[in-house]
Amino acid sequence: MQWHFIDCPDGSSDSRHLVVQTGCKQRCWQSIAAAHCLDCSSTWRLQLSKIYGNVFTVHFGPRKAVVLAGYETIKDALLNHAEEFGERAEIPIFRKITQGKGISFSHGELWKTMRRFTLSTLRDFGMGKRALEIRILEEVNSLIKYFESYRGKPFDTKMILNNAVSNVICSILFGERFEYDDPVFLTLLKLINQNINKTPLAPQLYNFYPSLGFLSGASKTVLQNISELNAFLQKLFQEHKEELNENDLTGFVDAFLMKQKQKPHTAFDNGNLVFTTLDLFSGGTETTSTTVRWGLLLMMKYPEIQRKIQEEMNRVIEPGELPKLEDRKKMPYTEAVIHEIQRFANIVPMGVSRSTPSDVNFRGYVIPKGTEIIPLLTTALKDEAHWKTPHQFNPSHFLDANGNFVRREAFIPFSIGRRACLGEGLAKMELFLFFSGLLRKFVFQPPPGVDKSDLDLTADVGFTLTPMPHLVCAVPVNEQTWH
Ligand code: HEM
Repeated sequence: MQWHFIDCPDGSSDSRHLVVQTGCKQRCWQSIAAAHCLDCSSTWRLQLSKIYGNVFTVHFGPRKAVVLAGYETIKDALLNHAEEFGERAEIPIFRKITQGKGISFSHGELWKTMRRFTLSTLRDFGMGKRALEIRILEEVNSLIKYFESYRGKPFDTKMILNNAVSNVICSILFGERFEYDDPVFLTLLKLINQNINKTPLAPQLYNFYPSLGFLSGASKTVLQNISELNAFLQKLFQEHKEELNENDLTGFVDAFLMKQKQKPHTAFDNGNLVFTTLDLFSGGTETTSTTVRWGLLLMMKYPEIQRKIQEEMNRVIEPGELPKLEDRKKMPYTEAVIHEIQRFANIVPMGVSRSTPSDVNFRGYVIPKGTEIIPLLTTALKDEAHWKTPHQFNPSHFLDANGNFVRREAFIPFSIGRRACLGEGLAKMELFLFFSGLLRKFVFQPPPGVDKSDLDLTADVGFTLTPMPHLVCAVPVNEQTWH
């Protein structure tokens, strides 16, 4: 096996700044892929693509994966060759946990059935509709009350934002939200977090070293955790099963259970209900709440941008009201900032690995059936051919000369193609309503004694790229300024 090292162009000796290629330690590869070093994020790609082109192979121990770099290449593969790159990679630890059930790590016909059902049920329960907007706004209001309780004093937003976003999923699943101190809600979140974050090895390690989880004994803990969570969810579902009424299905769980009843012995079984539910929690919670957290951090860093959003809202939103989805078209600047937050924060830098269901001939390369494919979304979101200042936070990437919002092709944080994010519509609703709702009520400032220049925009690497731990001060916006 060939090991290839490229020094970080800034000459830093910090391991997070190292740019290392093929089969190195997990930390190094993550750093490359995650573009951990903001200054060098595109440089490494340039260096590697200069040597290997935009399609190259990396070796993770005995495992080979093909990397796709740059927007044009990713688009060519995931859209123009949608079927050929349309499977999810087979990751042994996830197979062991999910038994191939659910959406995110399932395959073939089962995946198709679960994805189709979930999308249509999410639509029935309001994805993109007013009913869901009302539920999200209810959550935004609870969050505002929570933020107000700090009276402008510094606090950490991580847990409460996570809880608020989880609660939106809960209300889609069960038809109602939980109070933040409800013991059922707290137990559910504890069990979910223990699976997502608290396993002895981080999930991305399983991704790259699939067998390592088993060797280290970590899989035992993961499997224990999952069976505890499984039992808890089954109990919650059971309560719904007993209340099932065909004409009054209150949420996703009811709709799924009704299918179980109407179509026994099909894919609509308990296992698929549990893992589809968990896919909605795990896909839909940390991603969205992390993006909002990046947003608040960036607003503290760039108060002039924050002020422009608040001025825009003052112009188009009635005094005392929160922004609604219908206001979006009147808020091009806010829209541009939210898009730029997603582009800049780049929270899923490597996408989620795909695989080839059959041999593929792509751009002159023969890629065998079953090869893991890594679409490096970071190389599209920071592609120098598509963005004026790829490494700077610059909302004008999404504005024309007249200040109108403009869509950009290379904006693909939800990925593209067959297995693109299923929750994109919901996530966009949530990002707009949470972010603009919070900015309508508060000015976000660094804690006393911390200058905006001290705020660290370096990402912490986990399943997603998250902001480093930090505190925020949510200072209530003076009502007088709205008149
Ligand atoms: C800012 C928020 C979000 C981001 C950046 C994000 C990003 C992604 C990405 C990059 C993928 C991989 C797609 C691929 O393989 O091409 C994905 C898949 C997925 N996402 Fe999201 N996501 C977000 C929010 C959500 C929400 C709110 C939900 C659920 C309600 C969700 C559910 C899923 C599911 C189920 C998949 C697997 C799809 C499949 O395999 O068919 N995501 N997401």
